[in-house]
Amino acid sequence: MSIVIAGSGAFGTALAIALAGPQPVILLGRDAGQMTKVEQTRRHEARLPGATLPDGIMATANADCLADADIVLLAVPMQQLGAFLDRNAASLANKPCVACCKGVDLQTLSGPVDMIAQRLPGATPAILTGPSFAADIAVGLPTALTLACADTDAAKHLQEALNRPKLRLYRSADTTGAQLGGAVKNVIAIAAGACIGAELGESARAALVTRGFAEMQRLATALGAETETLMGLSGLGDLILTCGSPQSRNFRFGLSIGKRDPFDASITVEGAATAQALRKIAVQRGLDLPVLDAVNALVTGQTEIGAVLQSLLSRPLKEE
Ligand SMILES: NC(=O)C1=CN([C@@H]2O[C@H](COP(=O)(O)OP(=O)(O)OC[C@H]3O[C@@H](n4cnc5c(N)ncnc54)[C@H](OP(=O)(O)O)[C@@H]3O)[C@@H](O)[C@H]2O)C=CC1
Ligand SMILES: O=C(CO)COP(=O)(O)O
Repeated sequence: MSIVIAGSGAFGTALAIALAGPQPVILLGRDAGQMTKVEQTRRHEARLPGATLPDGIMATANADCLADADIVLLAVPMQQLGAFLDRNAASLANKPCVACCKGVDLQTLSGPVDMIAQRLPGATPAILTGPSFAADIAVGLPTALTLACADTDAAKHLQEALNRPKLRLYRSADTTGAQLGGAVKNVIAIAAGACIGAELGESARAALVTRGFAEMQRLATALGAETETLMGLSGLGDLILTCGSPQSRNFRFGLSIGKRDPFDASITVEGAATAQALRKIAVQRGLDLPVLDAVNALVTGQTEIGAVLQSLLSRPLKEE
């Protein structure tokens, strides 16, 4: 069984560390010099400082390895996924392709599973998602994730192939719910960070995250997801992790907005583009999503934190 992980960022590298063992794992990056360094030093200091890669991992920038893979994990950022799939369509055509990214594509308004299905009609699309900081996985801390795939047999096969003693996988057939939970929680994490950054307090954060979770459910069920998926690891579970920890880049981005501080644009913040994509979906579908809309307005510079607060607090009174 050959597993290739495409995308050698923090998450791809951490997954390689977790999965290597019973079978070899190939970590596919885009920068040949960097991959040679990772292969030789057994470390990836640029993306996952401090972690050591076991012998079972081969790091390469040669995408030919995709053709021989039994399972491909896609850990490239969401806004790069479409181009990656198109570039490697011939190699990926009939394979199980497991999205490991979180977000909604700004151009097509598709989540990662739908994007795989649209661009690779012969592939088996799946998603691995849930509360999991790369740094935790890399040092072997226990993690539980959702493995969602609409094909039940393929889902069972992937669950068995990718489960590890410290990486516990729960199976689901609801790919719509799993991909939307992971996408929306990043946007809510930006809101939570902004709330703390603006010194609005822990109580306000709890209210914002709870109302944001209601919006996650409203949006996802409108798009065909099952409510119980959103109550699980891929929705509520990841929301709790990401909105409560400064380890989250989305949360830290929100903090910087709340404090009116600059933020390093090279850091991967999936929630920024996804907030814009969700706004477009909300308009198309006529959905009322005030917290998600507020994050869109903040990340696109249409408004600032004080005005957002005023507008959220002055909404008409309604039932919970
Ligand atoms: N980090 C985490 O804790 C977790 C991350 N995720 C998800 O994993 C996905 C990847 O995030 P993460 O690994 O943290 O990101 P990082 O910021 O650590 O790394 C981004 C990676 O994407 C690569 N990349 C950027 N553009 C392209 C492209 N056009 N083609 C191919 N590769 C590209 C970069 O390559 P290079 O190194 O050469 O610049 C880099 O390896 C995101 O969707 C994120 O939400 C999910 C769970 C946990
Ligand atoms: O998705 C994550 C944890 O589950 C990582 O969150 P950040 O991308 O915000 O760091």
